[in-house]
Amino acid sequence: MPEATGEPSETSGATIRLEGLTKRYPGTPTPAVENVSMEIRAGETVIFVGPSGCGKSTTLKMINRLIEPTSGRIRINGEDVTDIDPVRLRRQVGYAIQSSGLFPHMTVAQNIALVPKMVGWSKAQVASRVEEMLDLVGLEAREFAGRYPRQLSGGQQQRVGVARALAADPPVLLMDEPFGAVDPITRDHLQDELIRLQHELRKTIVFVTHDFDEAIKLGDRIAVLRERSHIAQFDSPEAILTNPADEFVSGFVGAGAALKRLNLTRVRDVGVVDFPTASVEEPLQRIFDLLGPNGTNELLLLDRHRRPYKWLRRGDLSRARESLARAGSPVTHHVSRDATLRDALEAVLTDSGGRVAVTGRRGEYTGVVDMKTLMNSVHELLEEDRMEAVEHQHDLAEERERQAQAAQEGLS
Ligand SMILES: Nc1ncnc2c1ncn2[C@@H]1O[C@H](COP(=O)(O)OP(=O)(O)OP(=O)(O)O)[C@@H](O)[C@H]1O
Repeated sequence: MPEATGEPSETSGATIRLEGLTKRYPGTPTPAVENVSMEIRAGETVIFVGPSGCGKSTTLKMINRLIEPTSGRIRINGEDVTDIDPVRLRRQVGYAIQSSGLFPHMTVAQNIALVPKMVGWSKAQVASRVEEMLDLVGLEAREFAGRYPRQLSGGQQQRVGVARALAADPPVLLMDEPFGAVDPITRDHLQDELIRLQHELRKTIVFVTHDFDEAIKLGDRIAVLRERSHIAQFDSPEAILTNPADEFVSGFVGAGAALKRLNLTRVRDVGVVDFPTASVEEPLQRIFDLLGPNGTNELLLLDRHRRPYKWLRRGDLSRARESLARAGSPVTHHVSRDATLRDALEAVLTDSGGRVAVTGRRGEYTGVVDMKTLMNSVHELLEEDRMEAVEHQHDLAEERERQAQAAQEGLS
């Protein structure tokens, strides 16, 4: 998951090692997954991407043994879990899937309480955990705890699915296309939420998707898989975008790598600048003064909760007279500090003033991002990537040369 500024919490995740994992389904001529080995570090988010049918889900489900491997081993924090009781294993490994997988005849609270109850938490512990989890995924407990899944929107169901997967505080979270079934806007929102959550929780997350943009947005590292889960490249999103290992990977990256790069940087990582503001609660006269000849040309009017409300220009005041009701232009777009630069660029391009307000967790104003800042950041990013790619190539060439020389010395 992309690094955030501020203090990231310590990892509560576990390392996962897959050693020569193979799955051969009965009655099929070729294995669905063949000899996959990889190490996933504690606290990192690894995304499996690849074409349909390449074995992503099968590989994921072998980690919690929903599917039993035909051969190979799985180690979690060094412990070989290939032969332990699968039920015990699944308590250590949260699992969230597409269309949430909630039990329809259970309420939201009962769904979330399932694993904590199973592992023997007390009633009081379970109840407070359910509230905590709902709060974590941004749902009001009083409103949602007693509802049934059918009484929730797709996005809300997905959130409950994530809350349920995290309820017993497992070090590992497996997610199989968890946002595949929701509309693009909700999906975007859920992705942002997951990034925020992961910044707090630092679990080890393995996430399957066939959407490369989603992989770039969420992954610390991406494993691009080809048929039978053979690893085509396993690297950071930046490295895959700027230095795809082969034609298969570049085909997967697709067109517009520079634009995709924008998905890798968040608003909080670029310069969010201050903008003159005033509150609707301030006396009208003070706002007039602020926009007066000795003041600023434009300010952002905030509502009672300090949320962006209107852009007010000096010229707008002639229409204001006794009230600001008809003056200025309402803020139609804002982005959170966790939004990607791509989202910010989209918002800035749609705004006639060429800037967008940035908001905190409760929608409160924290600053603005403008076109100039964005453009500078993008140029810098691409330049850095290019330099890194050149250095990487250089290192590879040197290594090859060293190897060739060593081979020759061995011969002579
Ligand atoms: N229960 C099963 N029995 C037989 N073959 C299966 C079974 N489940 C999956 N397969 C086959 O194994 C291969 C890998 O399937 P898997 O679901 O892991 O792929 P995937 O990469 O997750 O695909 P998608 O992106 O379409 O979900 C496919 O060829 C699939 O047809």
